[in-house]
Amino acid sequence: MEDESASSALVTGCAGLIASRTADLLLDAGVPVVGVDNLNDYYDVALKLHRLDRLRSRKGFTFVGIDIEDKPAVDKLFSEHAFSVAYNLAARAGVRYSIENPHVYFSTNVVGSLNLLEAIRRHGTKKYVLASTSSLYAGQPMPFIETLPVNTPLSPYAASKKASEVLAYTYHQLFGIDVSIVRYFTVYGPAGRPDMSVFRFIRWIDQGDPIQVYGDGSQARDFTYVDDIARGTIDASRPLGYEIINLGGGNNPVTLLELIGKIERQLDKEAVIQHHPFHRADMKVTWANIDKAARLLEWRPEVSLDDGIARTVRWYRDNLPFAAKIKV
Ligand SMILES: Cc1cn([C@H]2C[C@H](O)[C@@H](COP(=O)(O)OP(=O)(O)O[C@H]3O[C@H](CO)[C@@H](O)[C@H](O)[C@H]3O)O2)c(=O)[nH]c1=O
Repeated sequence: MEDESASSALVTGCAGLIASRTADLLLDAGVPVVGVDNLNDYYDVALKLHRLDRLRSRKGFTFVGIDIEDKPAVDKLFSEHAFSVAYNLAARAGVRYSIENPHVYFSTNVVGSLNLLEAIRRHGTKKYVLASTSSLYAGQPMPFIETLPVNTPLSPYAASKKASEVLAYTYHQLFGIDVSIVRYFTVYGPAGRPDMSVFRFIRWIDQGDPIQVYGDGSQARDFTYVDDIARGTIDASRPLGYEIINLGGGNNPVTLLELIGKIERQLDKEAVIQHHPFHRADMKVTWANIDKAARLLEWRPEVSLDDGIARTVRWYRDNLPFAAKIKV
């Protein structure tokens, strides 16, 4: 049945933060999207369904509820649709949880990616876009540039992403698949991940609960707004050969304490902070060099952290009481 969807895009992890926005922007551009998600319960499924319900109401969107770890299901998916591009944004993505349960990171991020690459080569899909992470740059000098060696990951999560990157390289070399790997830098935004700092801090400050901070709060991130990331991910679907491209804020990194201050101002409430030991899988600072994204994709982030936090807080408020009930 490789006909009607010859120009459709596959987006894995479509109920996730980044993939759901990527699917949205593709649909806005008139590209039919086949979205795949296994709706696992790593974090509150209600939030995934919230994102998915919105997508399912859109023309041109087809949902397929499978797991990329399920090879027969992936094969069936590719025999029923012809994709012009496969965006592999499905992942186990929590840095700290990967120490507790490392196996699922390798089964999803590596074996799942392998299943996709095999299907891609057998069905002649031209383009593969893989989501990767700034967590790979642990121990490297900043700002992080794509040419740095990334052989010292601090978490099983980062190690699994390195494995999925090099696997994509192998498939590019062996089978000529055109690959773009986008390394994201701490992505936040409306309906963001409840295992991450921005969602949790908004929630805790709004409810007057103490914020749980690992370390002294001086660690810093090059936070990037989800719409910028989704746009850059789609920009990266052009033919490039094999390229790794940072998508990050590209500005001076912002400390957690500064982030907390921004959220306090938006909510007009004061945070109560409880400190815990710094987590050993965490990086102290991330900061992207984004020259390559500008050069190859003409991409630059457009949403400042202040604006992005304002939009995220607005989403939180507009979606109460639902947003207050999401498990964090
Ligand atoms: C959730 C949480 C986090 N933190 C700290 C831990 C980190 O030092 C810092 C930022 O944490 P997060 O917002 O979870 O983001 P980070 O660990 O950088 O990881 C994110 O960014 C990575 C890089 O893009 C992604 O690959 C990961 O999937 C994503 O989870 O905040 C706290 O102090 N308290 C918290 O409750």
